[in-house]
Amino acid sequence: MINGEQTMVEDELPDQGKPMSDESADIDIKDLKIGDSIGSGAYGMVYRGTLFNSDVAIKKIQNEKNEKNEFIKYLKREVAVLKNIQHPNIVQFIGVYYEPLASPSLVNRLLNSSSTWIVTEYVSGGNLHERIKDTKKEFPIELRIKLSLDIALAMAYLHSRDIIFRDLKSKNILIDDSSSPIRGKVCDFGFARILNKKQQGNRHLSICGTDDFMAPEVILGMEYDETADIFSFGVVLLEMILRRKVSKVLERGPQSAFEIDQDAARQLIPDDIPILFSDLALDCIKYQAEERPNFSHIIHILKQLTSLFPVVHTFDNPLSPTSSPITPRKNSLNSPFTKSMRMNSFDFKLSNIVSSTSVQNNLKSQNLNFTLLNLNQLNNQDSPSQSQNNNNINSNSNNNNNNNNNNSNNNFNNSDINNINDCNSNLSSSTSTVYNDSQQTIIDEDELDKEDEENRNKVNSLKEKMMTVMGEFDVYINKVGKELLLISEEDHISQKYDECRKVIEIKKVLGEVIESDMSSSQQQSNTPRKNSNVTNSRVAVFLKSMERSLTEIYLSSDTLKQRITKEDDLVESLLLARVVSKIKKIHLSSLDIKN
Ligand SMILES: Nc1ncnc2c1ncn2[C@@H]1O[C@H](COP(=O)(O)OP(=O)(O)OP(=O)(O)O)[C@@H](O)[C@H]1O
Repeated sequence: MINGEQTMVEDELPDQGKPMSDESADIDIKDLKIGDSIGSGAYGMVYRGTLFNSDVAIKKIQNEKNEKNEFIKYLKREVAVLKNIQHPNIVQFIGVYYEPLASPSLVNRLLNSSSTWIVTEYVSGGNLHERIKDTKKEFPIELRIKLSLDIALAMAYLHSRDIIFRDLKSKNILIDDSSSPIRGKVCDFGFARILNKKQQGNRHLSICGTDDFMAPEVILGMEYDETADIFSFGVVLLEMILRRKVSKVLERGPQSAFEIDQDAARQLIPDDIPILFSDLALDCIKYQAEERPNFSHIIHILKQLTSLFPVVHTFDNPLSPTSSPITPRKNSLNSPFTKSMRMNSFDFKLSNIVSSTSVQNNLKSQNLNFTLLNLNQLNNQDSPSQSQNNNNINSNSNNNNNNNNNNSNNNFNNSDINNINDCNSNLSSSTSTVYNDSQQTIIDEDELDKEDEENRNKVNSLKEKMMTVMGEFDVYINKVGKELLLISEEDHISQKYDECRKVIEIKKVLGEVIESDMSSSQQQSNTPRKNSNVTNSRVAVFLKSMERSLTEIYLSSDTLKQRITKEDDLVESLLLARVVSKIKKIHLSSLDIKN
């Protein structure tokens, strides 16, 4: 096994020895303030600081401590690459400053400086390595997938610009927790290399990077290309999956030509990791470079995974300047309109649910006939006979409201209904002003009157609907709430639904991948090279992993199998389960209030 962190041998640089261009030294030291140290690497210390009061990170590289050739190359690469790239998932370069020697004597400014400071944006939130190591802290799968996608996007960008990163490792991924959602950013371009596309075939490049993450062909000093980054990416994924240093649990050495044993790796993968994700990691660390997927394929898979496991609000930073505008406008939460909208949306959901016959049957079987009756009437409110019914029920519900005036639930309902009344009367008074003015003037305004009249009617009908539902709902809650507390199935149904959704999504992914691979192999049909094999084998690998996922999910539950063919029923059951759960919560909270 290879020891030591980083290895590097001579690597040709066409402009080696030339001084750095003036434009790269664009930081004026007067504007820069250096704060605490935040980390250290093989080439120097990293400090937090400010530039014009904005947070920055300053990487100070001590010239004297480094072998000149090696150091110049490292520094030139980092500055050259950083200056020319801009990507949301790559740490933004700001500038460079050369600290002068006390007694300068050399011509070359770089060698004449005691240290070189590379200034980049400051990324709060630490690096991925720390996050993986800190096993006391939760690291949700959604976030692991999101960060993987961020890294893949950065790497795809670099590869599209013919840059091989060559030192992809978890320490070089910074976590920006000030953005919403949290974002991964690649940093440290000291080993990055711009490929010369004019040269045919793979170049014999230098050995560099960090052993644990290095592709076998790099360790063995063979020819390599951007697929070496894909191997390192795979090790980063595996490290996120295992939450362990990969080399600690999967030793690899010269006896196996530095291959990572796929079977041994698979054994270590925890059960709660999505197979699609773990298979992606294992594909990336394939020994044969041409069998590894490319970043566009990796991004495709990770995007599907992010839609299955979206990053939820808990990871969002509400302080982030990029977070969604969730802050309500002043007083908006208390406005009668907001309240009526909230009530409307609840009403809408309930009436949607009961429009299905099978849910009605379910509800009936659980003595929920009451709500159905009224909600169906709401659904059919446009028919005259139904609206008559509504009126009858409305008067009943008013009675109920009156009867329950001391009830806390009722207070809530009545106050909300009052808000609608307020909103209605506001509307009425404003519209009546329009009406008074219109009497004296032009014919067009008759139409305005009509519109106002319609609006008033709409508000009135909404009010009636709300009163009907809320009044009866209150009675209902008191009557059957206790029975609902005994129902314990809803979580089970929701869980089954989620499983079913995953199967459907996976089927979709499978379809898309085959389609895209088929179309790309059609495009490549004139060039029957190893690529088409790669495509085919990629489809085969994907199919294999899909097959396994599907088999596992199908076998896991017979009920699920039946439900997949009856997806509609399942959705209805889920909606019912959610209604039951909601009603139980309302009932419980009303009990709390009473106590
Ligand atoms: N822009 C930045 N914002 C915040 N922290 C940073 C920034 N750049 C680097 N750091 C912190 O400083 C540490 C050291 O960074 P650096 O790039 O010098 O070294 P390294 O990648 O850890 O090691 P090596 O250079 O030996 O590969 C990083 O791991 C990170 O925690």
